[in-house]
Amino acid sequence: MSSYTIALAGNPNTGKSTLFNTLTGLRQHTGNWAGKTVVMAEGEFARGNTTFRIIDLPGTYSLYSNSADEEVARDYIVFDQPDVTVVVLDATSLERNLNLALQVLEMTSRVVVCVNLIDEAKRLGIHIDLEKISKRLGVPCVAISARNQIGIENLLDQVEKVANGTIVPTPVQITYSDQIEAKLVELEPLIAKTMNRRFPTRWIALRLLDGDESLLKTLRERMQEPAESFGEERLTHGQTVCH
Ligand SMILES: Nc1nc2c(ncn2[C@@H]2O[C@H](COP(=O)(O)OP(=O)(O)OP(=O)(O)O)[C@@H](O)[C@H]2O)c(=O)[nH]1
Ligand SMILES: [Mg+2]
Repeated sequence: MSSYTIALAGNPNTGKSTLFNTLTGLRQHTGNWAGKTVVMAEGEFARGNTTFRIIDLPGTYSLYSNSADEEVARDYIVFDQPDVTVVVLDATSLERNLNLALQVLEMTSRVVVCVNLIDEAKRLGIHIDLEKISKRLGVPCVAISARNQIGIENLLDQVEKVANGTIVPTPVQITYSDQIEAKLVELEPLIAKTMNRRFPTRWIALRLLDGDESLLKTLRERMQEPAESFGEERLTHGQTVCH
């Protein structure tokens, strides 16, 4: 029997809690306005021989330190390290939503991109090229309608494959200006050495360059915690290209 922890991340109002309710049978608050989920909710369900623990994160437009919501979502992904982070996107505003997906890809490679509200996109005549998104981002990309329970099995198949290592995503890496990249080359080995690769080094280096004080404080606290559950391979990008 395998057991995996899956986090649902995404912009406000993309249907994370609706998906959470569909999966767990619980009744998280949902509705057509942003910012309903303010604390993390947790639920569980079994599928075949696998147990999934689902974490419904607050919706955020970014994952820096602009608000308590952002910090909760950011800290969970970076420090608690769920087996898979599902980034839930609104199919009708992909351009805005993909920004957050890119931020998550800097934090972890174990990601499945989930395009929700596909029913609404169809109604509006929006066609979404899932294969192209998946190739460009380097992670699996699926379409669902959480409210109508469409595409859920396919989503769970992809999530399980990323969780058990059948699929090893190779996330696209954003290249910054020469000046920033030069600083990253200096910083990353130092961070890797100090933290023994427990946390995503490039992402931490970028935040340090941002001068993110709140992150520094959290880092100090988290570094006091025992490290036994953090395998080095968890942060190493695999060789298999995602299909
Ligand atoms: N048409 C359609 N609407 C959906 C679907 N999934 C969710 N919704 C609606 O989208 C709205 C937002 O859903 P929520 O589940 O509350 O979104 P959320 O991402 O948890 O929002 P926050 O907690 O504020 O971040 C609700 O009105 C849902 O009924 C879907 O597949 N299709
Ligand atoms: Mg919610």
